[in-house]
Amino acid sequence: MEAEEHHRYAVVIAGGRSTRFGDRDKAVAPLAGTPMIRRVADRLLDATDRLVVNCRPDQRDAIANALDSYPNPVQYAEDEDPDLGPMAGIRTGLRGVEGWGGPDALAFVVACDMPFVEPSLVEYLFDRAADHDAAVPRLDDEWFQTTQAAYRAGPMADACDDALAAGEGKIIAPLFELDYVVVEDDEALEYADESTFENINTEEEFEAAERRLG
Ligand SMILES: Nc1nc2c(ncn2[C@@H]2O[C@H](COP(=O)(O)OP(=O)(O)OP(=O)(O)O)[C@@H](O)[C@H]2O)c(=O)[nH]1
Repeated sequence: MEAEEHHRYAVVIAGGRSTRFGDRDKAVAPLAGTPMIRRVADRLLDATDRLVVNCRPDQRDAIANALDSYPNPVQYAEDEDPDLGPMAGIRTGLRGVEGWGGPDALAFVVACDMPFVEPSLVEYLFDRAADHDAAVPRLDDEWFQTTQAAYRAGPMADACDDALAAGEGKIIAPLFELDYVVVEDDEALEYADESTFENINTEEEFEAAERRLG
């Protein structure tokens, strides 16, 4: 196996329009003084060693500014076709990983609006994904947390392409083509508290998170 494959990649997906948030891009909104995407990236600093950011071309300068001097190497995987949803963002981010580290590279994917993502859970999901294509938390026996999960870059990107080509909107659809491990919430919560899965959609949620951080 090539040494490249031993890198632990992070993918932060940020190509959404933040419509519930209001006029600004939540990815770069300063959360208690630090852009939200930078908070997410900083949480990943020790558990990963390379970062791929998925966003639209028009977001890139502001995001690059937010990630200025990030200690790990950063690459951008821009959406050619914007607004295809989070699954397309995962696909495009993982193609970026594939281009950097090959199809077998493992990546932890997280949404840009999850500022409390827990590094211990990141490490655990990498471990669980080791001999598989993916390790995905499932909450309440029902909800797959596909935007906080570990994936093998090539197989998951291919599965997302297939699902998108089939017009499959459900973000879990690609999983069913893969050898994936489910991490139930009681198992995940041995490594993290529930805030790891919290995502910030509205100004109210943002302000509540600021109060907790402040
Ligand atoms: N690349 C890409 N990423 C997306 C897209 N839609 C959502 N995302 C990302 O997926 C994650 C979860 O999406 P949401 O919480 O719905 O974020 P959002 O779409 O910006 O917000 P709303 O417009 O309020 O739904 C976030 O990290 C978004 O940036 C998209 O069309 N393309």
